[in-house]
Amino acid sequence: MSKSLISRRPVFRRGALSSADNNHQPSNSPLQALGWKPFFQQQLRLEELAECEPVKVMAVHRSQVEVTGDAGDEAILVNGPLFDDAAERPTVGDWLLLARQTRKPVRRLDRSSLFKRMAPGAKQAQLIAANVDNVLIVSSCNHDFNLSRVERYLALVREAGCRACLVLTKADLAANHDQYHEALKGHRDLPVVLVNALDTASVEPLREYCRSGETLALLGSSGVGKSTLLNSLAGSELAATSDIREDDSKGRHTTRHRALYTIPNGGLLLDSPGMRELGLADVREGLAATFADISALAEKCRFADCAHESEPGCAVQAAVESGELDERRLRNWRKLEREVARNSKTLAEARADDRALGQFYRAVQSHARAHKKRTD
Ligand SMILES: Nc1nc2c(ncn2[C@@H]2O[C@H](COP(=O)(O)OP(=O)(O)OP(=O)(O)O)[C@@H](O)[C@H]2O)c(=O)[nH]1
Ligand SMILES: [Zn+2]
Repeated sequence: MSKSLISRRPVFRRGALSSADNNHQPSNSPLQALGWKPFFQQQLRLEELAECEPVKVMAVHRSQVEVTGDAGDEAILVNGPLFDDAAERPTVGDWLLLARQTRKPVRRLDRSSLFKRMAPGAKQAQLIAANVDNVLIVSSCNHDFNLSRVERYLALVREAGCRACLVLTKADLAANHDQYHEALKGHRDLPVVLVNALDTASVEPLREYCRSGETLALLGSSGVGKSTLLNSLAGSELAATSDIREDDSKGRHTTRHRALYTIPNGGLLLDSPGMRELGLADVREGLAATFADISALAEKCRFADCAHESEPGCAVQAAVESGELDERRLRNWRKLEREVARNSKTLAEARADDRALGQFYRAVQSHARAHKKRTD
């Protein structure tokens, strides 16, 4: 398990905005710097405009969330019936509407994107982060470069609903860049940027992914250069961040990671442990989008339930034979499909268990009521 992007070389300040961000130009308001966009504004009803204000969730704890908004930082309780359903609970990056007077959450706004994760052995998908705009999928130009891994990340990013860019680091150490472009030619809609992450000028093309008001996340294996990349993007204006130390119920100090940071002169960076442990929880659509070429071929197979193994009239196998489709890509698609099917099954079982338990409780309650009536 890799550590935080930030822990080793602490350069980022957390969400609280510097005074430089806090000027009065409407295009650079504190809320906009936090990612407030027309998509969220449009969700506000007229009466809410007068009585509520939006705040952004910067960190999530058991029954509280840390939020930032026009009124600054505050901690909000989120344990009411509004948030009983686990899927409704706010996650990092969410926008909540607070009642101005009581400071109580009124509702959560719809998300522009959502990362969730199927933890090993868990029955329910865990929410990782919402409203991330851009994801840099980071790989290096060496043995770490692995197209199947890139496709796995792509499926996750597309399912979440974010914009992706593939960053190939250590370009300065690679003799031949053509092989990477060649390997990626099937992914025409994926921007690819080769960089020397140590060189500020070289990472300049990535700025468009971390402008003020945009939230950025990075995915990639350990050692590919994610921290180096961020340091170069942050430039010289580095400020130290620290983990939060807080007293738990037993009066001990515990250390927690914050999840959203401000990139100096840029947008927000999401760095949560969950992002580094992403699995394929229910990513059917993301997978279909990433392998749209195979889905299109499959529609041309003679049999609707073709497994693309050795069936006659299989357009997928025909494409492999003609060289149109890379066999590795087909193998990876199969593997990811199986993984998704397994995860979806676990989710479906968990939902069925919940339903059965609910039925059991209701039966017990009605039995108890009937019994009480008899004895009254
Ligand atoms: N020459 C060269 N070295 C690089 C480049 N990017 C990263 N490095 C080096 O590679 C090593 C690992 O980089 P990190 O930025 O720590 O990698 P990381 O992805 O953050 O790793 P984790 O924190 O383990 O997830 C460091 O020694 C960097 O200096 C690059 O583009 N060119
Ligand atoms: Zn087929």
